[in-house]
Amino acid sequence: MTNTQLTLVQIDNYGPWTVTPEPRREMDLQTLQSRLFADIAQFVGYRGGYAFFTRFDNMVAVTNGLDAADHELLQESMGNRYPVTLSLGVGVDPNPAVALERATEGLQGAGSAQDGDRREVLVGEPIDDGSDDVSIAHFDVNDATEKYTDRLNEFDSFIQIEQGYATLMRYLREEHGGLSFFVGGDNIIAVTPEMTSDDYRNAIDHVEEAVGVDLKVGVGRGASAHEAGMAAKHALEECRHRGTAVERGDVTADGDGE
Ligand SMILES: Nc1nc2c(ncn2[C@@H]2O[C@H](COP(=O)(O)OP(=O)(O)OP(=O)(O)O)[C@@H](O)[C@H]2O)c(=O)[nH]1
Repeated sequence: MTNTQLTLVQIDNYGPWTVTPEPRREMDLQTLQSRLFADIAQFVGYRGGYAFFTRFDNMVAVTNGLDAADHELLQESMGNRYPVTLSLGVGVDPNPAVALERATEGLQGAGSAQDGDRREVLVGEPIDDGSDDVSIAHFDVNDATEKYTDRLNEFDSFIQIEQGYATLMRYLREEHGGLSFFVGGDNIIAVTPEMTSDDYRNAIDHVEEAVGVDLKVGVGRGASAHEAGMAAKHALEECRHRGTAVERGDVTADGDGE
C-alpha cells in the first residue's frame, strides 16, 4: 500500500543565530542555506529519498527507505560541516499531509524552533520493513519556454509559474492531502496519496481555470521516492509524446493504470 514517510528537517535556533552577535551578511546566509540543502539533498538522494528546500530553515524530505541510523548520521554529518545543527521529525501515514503533521508534532513537542536548549532532536519511528510504496507526481507547465521564457521578462515569467504553483499546492493540500514542492524551471513535484487519474485531471483543470496555467503530470509509484519519481518522469515523457495531460508509470490497486 501507499505509505509515505516524511522527515521534517529544522535548523535549530536559526533565527537568533542569524542576528548574533549582530545581523549576518545576507549572501552569507543564502550561501549557507543553499549548501546545507545541497548536502541534505545529496545525503537523502544517495539513499533513494527526495529532499525539498521549502523555506530553507525548514525542509521536507520523503525518506521511505531511510532508517533511524540514517537520520542520526545525517544529523552528525551536517553538525560536523556547518555552524548550525538539525532536528528531525519523522512521520508515516498513507496521507502525506498527515505524515507531515505527525513529523511536526514530534518536533514541536520537543521544544520550540527557537529554543536554545533543543538541539539535534530526533523523534518519530521510520517504517521498519520497507514494504510500503510512495507515490510521486511530477507536474510541468505546457510550453513554458514558448509562452513565458522566450516572450516575457524573467520576473513576469516567474509570476506566472508561481501562480500555477500556489494554486496547485493549495488544491492538492486541501482536496487530497498531497504536498507539492517547486523544484525549479516550470516543474513541481508532489508527494501524493492514492489518487485516480480523474483526480489529477481535476487538479489540472482547477489550475487552468483559476490562473490560466496549463499543466501536465506524470505519476509514479515505487518503494522509494527515487523509484516513484523516475516512473513519474517517464510518464511525463509519455504525456509529451501522446499529447495527454495525465500518464501513470504504475498500475494502482484500483486498476487505474493507463
Ligand atoms: N527540476 C526539474 N526541472 C526540470 C525538469 N525538466 C525540465 N525542467 C525545467 O523546466 C524548464 C523548462 O523545460 P521544459 O518543461 O522541457 O520546457 P517547456 O517549454 O515547458 O516544454 P514542454 O514541457 O515540452 O511543454 C527547464 O529549463 C528546466 O528548468 C526536471 O525533470 N526536473
